[in-house]
Amino acid sequence: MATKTLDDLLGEGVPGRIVLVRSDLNVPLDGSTITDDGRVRAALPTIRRLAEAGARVVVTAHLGRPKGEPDAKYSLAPVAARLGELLGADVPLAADVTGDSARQTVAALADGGVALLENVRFDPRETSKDAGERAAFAAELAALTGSGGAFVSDGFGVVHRKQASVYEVAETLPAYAGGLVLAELEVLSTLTGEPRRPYAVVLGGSKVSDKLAVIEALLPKVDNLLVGGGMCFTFLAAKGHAVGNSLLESDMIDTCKQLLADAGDKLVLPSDVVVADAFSADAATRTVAADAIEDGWMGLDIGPDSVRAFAGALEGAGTTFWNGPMGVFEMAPFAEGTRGVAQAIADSAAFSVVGGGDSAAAVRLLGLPEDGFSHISTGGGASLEYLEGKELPGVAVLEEGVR
Ligand SMILES: Nc1ncnc2c1ncn2[C@@H]1O[C@H](COP(=O)(O)OP(=O)(O)O)[C@@H](O)[C@H]1O
Ligand SMILES: O=C(OP(=O)(O)O)[C@H](O)COP(=O)(O)O
Repeated sequence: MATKTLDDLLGEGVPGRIVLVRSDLNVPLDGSTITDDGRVRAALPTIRRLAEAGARVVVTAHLGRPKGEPDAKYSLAPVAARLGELLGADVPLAADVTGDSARQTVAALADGGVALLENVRFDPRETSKDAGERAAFAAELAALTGSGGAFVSDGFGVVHRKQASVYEVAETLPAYAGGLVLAELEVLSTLTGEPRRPYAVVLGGSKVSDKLAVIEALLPKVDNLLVGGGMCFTFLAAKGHAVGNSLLESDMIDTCKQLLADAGDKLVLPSDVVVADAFSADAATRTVAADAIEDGWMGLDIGPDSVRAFAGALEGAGTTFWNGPMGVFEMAPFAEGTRGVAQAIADSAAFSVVGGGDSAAAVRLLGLPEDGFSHISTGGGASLEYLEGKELPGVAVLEEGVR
């Protein structure tokens, strides 16, 4: 089924029209400082093309996982400022999502102007499990565009989320796929056909329950699955090891036991880990065997033996997909696992894709060569679900005939 694209919308003509763009601007922050603006940069081409064509561009996005109410910690203010710097024009930030401030901000836009709505997850209806609530919120978002409005879905990192600003809004307004979503899907599609073998997948990060669910579907497709980061401790617990204060999803232990049994040698866990007595850059640290984590200690990185083993598997890979840092790379004592694994991927001749906000940020923040990777994707969970063969709701809803 055909999907209308940004080019189609530009062909129809946009001057004076209000176009709602869903971007993924979920950037890593240190206080109010953006530590990596990769997602803002990736969102620019679509926003710029619309603005240059004379549209009034209203960008909607989330930041982090606030609890469905305004929370200054998750304000998009730093993102509006950065977007303005990169565009070379002021980007006003509405103080709410669909309220008076949003309406006034949109009304004040001139042709070619760009505005940002406040964090869309400040409204509980964005992520509600109730489709009716999401539809009501999407209708409010759509109403901001008046007559002649359109929606461009460009937030690849969120197309796996059935959320109001991604899904229901595309059912409400004439909807178009943005350039970033199309480009990401094109690269990822090369991994789903006949990937060059061996095909290695490296998983880490902290969104453990989300990503454990993906492993079952990925196992039959890959030759090696290397698991580090916050993910590995539920597996270590499933093997009967103590994990101290490490990240643990206790209700997934049985799932992990089953996965270990099914996976055999394919699934590789770290043999050693860097543990700390606190979640802090100046905590006391030790490197211990993965089956010897003591009470009161938490695993915050994979150890050097594990890096060597993972690197060995990655060296000869034909295709590599990596999502999720191997440790808390934002703190120097826990960055070496991520650095070592990323370097091994960059050094190998494999077709390599790294996906995820933090994984892509890690590549840049740790100073690794970006050209060592065939593709750096803005979406981690979205890429994984695509590779798993799952339908991405935010993409499916754009297909004509679905609406
Ligand atoms: N052992 C660990 N314990 C706690 N957090 C971890 C651990 N390893 C990695 N992390 C954290 O995981 C976060 C990234 O996870 P995630 O969002 O799943 O990755 P991505 O954004 O690349 O998809 C990073 O902020 C990193 O500090
Ligand atoms: O950071 C994101 O995903 P990722 O960590 O899987 O790359 C996206 O912005 C989606 O965020 P969410 O996982 O809170 O829905």
